[in-house]
Amino acid sequence: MTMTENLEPISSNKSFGGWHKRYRHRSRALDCEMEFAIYLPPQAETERVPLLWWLSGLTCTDENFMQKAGAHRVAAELGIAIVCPDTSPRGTDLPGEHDSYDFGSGAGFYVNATQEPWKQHYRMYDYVAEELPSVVRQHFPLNGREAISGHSMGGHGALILALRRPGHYRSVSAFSPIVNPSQCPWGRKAFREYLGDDPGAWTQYDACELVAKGASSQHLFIDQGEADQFLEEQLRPERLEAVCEEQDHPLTLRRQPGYDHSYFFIATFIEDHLRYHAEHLHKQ
Ligand SMILES: N[C@@H](CCC(=O)N[C@@H](CSC=O)C(=O)NCC(=O)O)C(=O)O
Repeated sequence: MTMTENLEPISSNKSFGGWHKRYRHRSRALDCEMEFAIYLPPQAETERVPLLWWLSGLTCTDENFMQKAGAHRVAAELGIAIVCPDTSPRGTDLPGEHDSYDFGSGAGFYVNATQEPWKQHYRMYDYVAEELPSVVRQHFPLNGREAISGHSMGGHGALILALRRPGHYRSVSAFSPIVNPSQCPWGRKAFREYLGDDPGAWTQYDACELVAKGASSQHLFIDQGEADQFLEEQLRPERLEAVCEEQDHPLTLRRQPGYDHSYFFIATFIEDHLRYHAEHLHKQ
């Protein structure tokens, strides 16, 4: 039996003929109250529309992308809904949870934690793969076709979800993703705390490792700014490029001169990503 989930409306704003709406709900996967945002294009008034998942990066909520990326105009033209989940459980106040920008609140890393005290709440993989999709399917006019994208930690989330769920998303793209979290400071810090000391448990959440294992043949479309302040220490797209070449895995990696890690970069190229996803989402 499927239970209908209750959604508490937070806000609603008309945007480019469609609607940007925010909701609160009780998450069973995360055992806390969560907020999320959806953009419904004008076409959703009369028909079921396809859905793009957007996963945000460290320190973000559901609001950063919706307010800064400038995605609504093109999503309205293309008839695509966009859902932005939050980036971690909220309101839990676990010890140390709010002490740093790259771990705990705002930094769920899209994994299911196995370690205390995180494992009761930090199950963002299940939340984004299963629970929130079931909630939005119940409440909004969606046609079942889905794509996924994200930025930085959210780019990592988009890549691992697509690689682990072959055939589920019609397309995947990412901006400045953390492609090899097991081997960079952000990822190692988070994975050690959430998943324990054994790096063997980390590989299921690492895009480079998943491609190396031949997890899926999904084409990966990535934009990376060459002036990104996190490029050398955290992001290292050349590692994904190398493993994709070894495995003959389809990858389009665009290096964009002069662009940094910010939402100015995302806003510049989001139209390309939306049109790429629309091609796959509208294909018969
Ligand atoms: N120290 C900075 C780092 C935070 C930051 O740059 N966050 C990015 C994502 S980084 C990888 O996941 C971001 O999207 N920030 C939100 C925004 O609206 O720009 C800090 O604490 O600011």
